[in-house]
Amino acid sequence: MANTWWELQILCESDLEDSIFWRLENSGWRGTASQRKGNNFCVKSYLPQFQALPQDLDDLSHLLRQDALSMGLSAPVVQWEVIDEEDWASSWKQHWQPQEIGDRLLINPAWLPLPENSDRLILLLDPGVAFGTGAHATTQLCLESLEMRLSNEPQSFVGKEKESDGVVIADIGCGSGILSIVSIMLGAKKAYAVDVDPLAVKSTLENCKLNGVSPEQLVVAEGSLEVLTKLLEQPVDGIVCNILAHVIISLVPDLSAIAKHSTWGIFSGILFEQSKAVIDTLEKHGWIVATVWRRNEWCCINVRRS
Ligand SMILES: C[S@@+](CC[C@H](N)C(=O)[O-])C[C@H]1O[C@@H](n2cnc3c(N)ncnc32)[C@H](O)[C@@H]1O
Repeated sequence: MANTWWELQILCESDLEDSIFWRLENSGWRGTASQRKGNNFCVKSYLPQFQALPQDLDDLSHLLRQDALSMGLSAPVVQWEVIDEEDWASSWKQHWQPQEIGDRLLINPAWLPLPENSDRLILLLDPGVAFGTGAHATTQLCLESLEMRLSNEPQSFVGKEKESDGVVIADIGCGSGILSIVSIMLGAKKAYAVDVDPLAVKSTLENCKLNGVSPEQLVVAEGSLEVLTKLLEQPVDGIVCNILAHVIISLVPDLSAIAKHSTWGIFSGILFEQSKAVIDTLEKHGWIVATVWRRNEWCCINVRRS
């Protein structure tokens, strides 16, 4: 674990927010959250100090300015400083508020009181350094898709082993575990989650405990599709995968190994301009595209096997 972190602060027009999230994710920044400041947004994000030199931050800042100018927006104001580990945890938490998603979900930061009189399913979340607060459009699109896919499942089986039928989910790139845990809350019988980042595995385990999800209900491991394939006893009913387009494209050929004729899939983290390449790859490998949902410049592709 790093002892000191870069704290990046970007003041931008709202239309630039998504492309900033995308750049930060591509460069390994964590805990990204944004807050409205008048007509603008303030995006904050964190990176262990040893992972970047000041020159790298200059380069990132330059790219963000170029993005803004190419979109006809004013250049963002980018600042950074080094902060201690203790300050890091409390710093970004100030910017993250409860959020309603779809028709049935409410994501509540674990350190805030529960809302009174909410009839929504409440997910308590402390993503730590992992991606997945529910604040990003790509996560929201997956959550809304899961709500649709699992709408016929009896719920909620959190903390209880579901006896017989009920769907089994694979979550590739689980981050904070948000999609797997919500799947269980929406009535899935079991979820298998993997992530190449060991901090994501840790965060998923912690969020399972926060929400009373048992290790039998959510199996999490460090790695990617090959690890998941070995963990599974049989093909899954649903696959969720919120990673970037080029990673999804590389995973698709091997997804058949964990799918059966009725399996559905939710693929997100895809910029709209990259959606055709992902759709072409999915179709080439036997998936039928049911819907493409778009939010800002991101899209989420819902597919089925037959
Ligand atoms: C955009 S985050 C999604 C987190 C969470 N599932 C959500 O929807 O908010 C993508 C995650 O995928 C992980 N990841 C990136 N490449 C991967 C790969 N090839 N296999 C598995 N996980 C990967 C990253 O470490 C990161 O935690």
